Amino acid sequence: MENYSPYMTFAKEEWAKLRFNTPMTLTESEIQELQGVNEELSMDEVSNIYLPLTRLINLYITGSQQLHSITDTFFGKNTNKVPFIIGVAGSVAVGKSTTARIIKALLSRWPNHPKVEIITTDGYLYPNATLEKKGLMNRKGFPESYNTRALVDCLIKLKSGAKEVKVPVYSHLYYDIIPNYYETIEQPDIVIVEGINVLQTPRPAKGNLPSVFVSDFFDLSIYVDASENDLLRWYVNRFKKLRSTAFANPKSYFNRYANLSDEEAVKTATSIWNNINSVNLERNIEPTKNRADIILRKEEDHVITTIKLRKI
Ligand SMILES: Nc1ncnc2c1ncn2[C@@H]1O[C@H](COP(=O)(O)OP(=O)(O)OP(=O)(O)O)[C@@H](O)[C@H]1O
Ligand SMILES: CC(C)(CO)[C@@H](O)C(=O)NCCC(=O)O
Repeated sequence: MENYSPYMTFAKEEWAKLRFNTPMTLTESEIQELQGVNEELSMDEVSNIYLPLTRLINLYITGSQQLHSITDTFFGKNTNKVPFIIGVAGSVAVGKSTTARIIKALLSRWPNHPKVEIITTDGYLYPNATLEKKGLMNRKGFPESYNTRALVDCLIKLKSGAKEVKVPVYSHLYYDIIPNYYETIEQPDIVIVEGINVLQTPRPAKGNLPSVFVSDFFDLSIYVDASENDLLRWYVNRFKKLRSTAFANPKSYFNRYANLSDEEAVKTATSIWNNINSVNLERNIEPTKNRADIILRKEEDHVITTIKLRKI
């Protein structure tokens, strides 16, 4: 019997052919900008995977802008310009922020939507003081550790064409929200909302069905996927690197880890992974994968090997 799936699946070689005649060359300064995003990022990966991906996203955005102008014609007046919103989901350490930054750099090149902003849902974690009170310090990243209402309010403002929206900021150095500090977003053309929780649908409290989800505001959603073996290896490698960078800063919450030996670092990172991030992945993140419009499957070295695209 034929197997039905809501997705079309492309191997990376087939996907690379979907560039067609879009200029796929990058200027020297664009290459430099992308290398600044992540020094390990391969430029072949950018040309073969991310350029076709952003070509597709650009077509979607053009379609949405045309729909907007049709609505203006219908009303006989100009309505507020609202941003196209893209959600990027996936496990801790899968590369969501890197993916968001690559997409931002590439989408900014198109003349019809040069202003792209990124919102990280880390900023909507409750401050440590609140998490401690609620007994959630070992549940950072779980649905209950976020102020999802505040995130939804931010998305409502953006989709209402607000002139400016203030976004709270999380510091990985302090492992906490920065008190009384906000970044201001002013009428962008595109917003990329990146975080492990962006495709989650909260469990309703009895008799009180939630009316809006974060993903209701997305025009497009992407899930970055990888096997847990790869994720754990990337998490441990990042942890080992952080010993000589962020952890070495005396102000770092994890300064006590700066002098761990390789063996101790692997043990500590693996234990954090197993006790927190792996449980969260299995219970709360992975189950949201099939809600995404696009699934990017990565294998070793962050190479994207398969692209799944939801049939319209
Ligand atoms: N496309 C890529 N090519 C090479 N290395 C990558 C790529 N994407 C991510 N990495 C590496 O993988 C690790 C995790 O990436 P990143 O910080 O982007 O993940 P994340 O999903 O945003 O993580 P978190 O949820 O913990 O904030 C980093 O060490 C990063 O350098
Ligand atoms: C901030 C989150 C939740 C998500 O980015 C994550 O990076 C995190 O801190 N998880 C908690 C366990 C850990 O320290 O890895």
